[in-house]
Amino acid sequence: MRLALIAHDKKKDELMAFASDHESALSEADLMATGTTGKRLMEVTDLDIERKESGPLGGDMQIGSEIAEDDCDGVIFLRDPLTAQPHEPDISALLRLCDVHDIPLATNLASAELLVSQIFN
Ligand SMILES: O=C(CO)COP(=O)(O)O
Repeated sequence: MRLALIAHDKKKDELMAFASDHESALSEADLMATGTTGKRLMEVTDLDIERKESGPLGGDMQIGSEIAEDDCDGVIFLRDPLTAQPHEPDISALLRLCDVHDIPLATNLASAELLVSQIFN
């Protein structure tokens, strides 16, 4: 199970709390994250995470590439719906690729809880 974890800046605290709550389940997965999200996750948990570039520098695209290659089984992406992002086209492309390849995608905490409980039950 290869899982991508991503959060925009205003959602990072939520993702850190989520990852701490689910650390034991998440430790069973092969985890990757965008740059700053991955750095923060490794500071607050003992999870081993492959860090991509930061989102605005291409990290979303790198994760999208793994999806296109069938190397990613799920994405938790806590998006900030209230703040414009400079790399919006990259974000849209990543979300689109999840749909193209039928990859489970959670964009808020409630759906992230469902995704993790289904994958790791
Ligand atoms: O911008 C992001 C996703 O679109 C996240 O990138 P960071 O994890 O580097 O903040």
